[in-house]
Amino acid sequence: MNAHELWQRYQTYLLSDADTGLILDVSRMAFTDDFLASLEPAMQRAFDAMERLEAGEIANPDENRMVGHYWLRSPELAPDPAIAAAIRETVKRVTAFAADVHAGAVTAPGGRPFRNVLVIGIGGSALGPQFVADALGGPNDRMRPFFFDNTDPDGMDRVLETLGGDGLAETLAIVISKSGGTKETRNGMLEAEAAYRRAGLDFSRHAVAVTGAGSELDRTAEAGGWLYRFPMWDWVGGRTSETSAVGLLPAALQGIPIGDFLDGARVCDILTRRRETLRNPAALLALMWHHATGGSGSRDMVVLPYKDRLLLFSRYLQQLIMESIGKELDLAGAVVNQGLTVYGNKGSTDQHAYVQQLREGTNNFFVAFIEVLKDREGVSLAVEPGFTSGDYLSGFLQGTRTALSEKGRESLTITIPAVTPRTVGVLVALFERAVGLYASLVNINAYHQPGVEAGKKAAGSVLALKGEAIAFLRREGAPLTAPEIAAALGRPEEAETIFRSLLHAAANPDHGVVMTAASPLARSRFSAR
Ligand SMILES: O=P(O)(O)OC[C@H]1O[C@](O)(CO)[C@@H](O)[C@@H]1O
Repeated sequence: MNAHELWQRYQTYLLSDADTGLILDVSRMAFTDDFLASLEPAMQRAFDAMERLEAGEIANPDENRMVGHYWLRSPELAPDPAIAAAIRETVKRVTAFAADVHAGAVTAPGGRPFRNVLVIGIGGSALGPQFVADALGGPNDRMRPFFFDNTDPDGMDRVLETLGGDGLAETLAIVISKSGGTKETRNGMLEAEAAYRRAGLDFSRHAVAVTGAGSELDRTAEAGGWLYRFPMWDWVGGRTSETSAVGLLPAALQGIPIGDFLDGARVCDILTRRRETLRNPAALLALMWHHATGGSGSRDMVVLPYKDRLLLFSRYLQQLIMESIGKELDLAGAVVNQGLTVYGNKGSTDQHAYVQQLREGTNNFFVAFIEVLKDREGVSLAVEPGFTSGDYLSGFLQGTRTALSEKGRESLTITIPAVTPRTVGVLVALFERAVGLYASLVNINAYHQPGVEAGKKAAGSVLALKGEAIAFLRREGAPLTAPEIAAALGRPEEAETIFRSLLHAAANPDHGVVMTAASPLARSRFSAR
């Protein structure tokens, strides 16, 4: 296509919406009108399914659950008045609690104000809060946010060192887990508890839980007399929980106006309920994913926000999309191995990294550019006559879009006016809806995650075997190889697991395991004190 044709195509498909401030450009995706027409019946069925989901149908059949994240910003749509009341009540409690903390009505023992908030969670119980904290935070935050989002001891030490013992005295810890039984989060909680103890502090007087009623975490918080408990409901998925207490509580404590955030999500929901496909940005996104990947995940989506504040958006989207779309079976039980791989960082930084491959290497992707029109508060420096740094950022986005297009590499561009609580809410809701519609197009359940369980179960067996091997070594005394230990435990097939586990144990002082290295390494001997 020549420049004139591209300009025509740009205008034909450009979707802009004044309420949300969203502009979506799909002109650089090489779909045809026939493609849109061919998927229109399926898209209409997806809208039907979405309406049933919002009306409270069991849209997550494997787990026999409703899927209610859209109610979180429009409680009046909830199918049950009790649910609507619980949502409203929770927003009120979150707002009141944050206000009390800010006003010093809720303090640490001794009346010390809470100045920091340590969020302990993983996956959907961390990625949204981290994204929002980074996108909307700054030096004027009411409280400084910190995260334990892993069971990495050094990662937690780094956060604790940054906080310091005295900082911990002014730190509110929020433990977030929908299930209340996630091991990484449990470990983070125990590590935090121990750190508070070392600093002479009582964790329970600093701790708040966000979790399902009656969960292990809920019981721990109740028994421990923690400061506060906020609910998570089984009809909200972890990765779609950003507009529940999971996302709202950390944001409110940080000083982010959660009303604006919720409002952004709400107006985007209104927009993405439109049944006219070309006027619905979530439907268009879902169609573009289908077009680019043949409806089978054959290409990756590279998310490139040209804005530092949106750096974590790609990480957040990675879970939202890949945990939702990456499924072995479709709704009819057929093996489909669906997926949509998501990665990305930020532009123009990535232009100096992997964009080289995007332009000239394997054409196995499409790009989702995220553009922010507002450069900064106030006027910018002219870095050269007539041009600012922001002009460059904008120019690099356009340049990369053109350079990719010239080489037949597809892209779409989502534009927002500025990074604000409202537009961040818009972005979250936009992709939540796109995921739901796309899942319908490819006939999968977007709301369960059976694959994750396999790794968790396997990790449990690995730890049990490690414990057995170390106990055996302590009884045995003599240094043994992994196959010898495996044979002695009656598990000859587990030599590799035992070797790898003892290699780790020997690298740390915790278990008294000593390794006498051999060559080849796998013949090394282990003993334990
Ligand atoms: O909030 P929870 O129950 O601790 O779960 C954390 C995360 O773990 C997962 O279940 C995956 O293991 C995600 O879906 C979820 O967001």
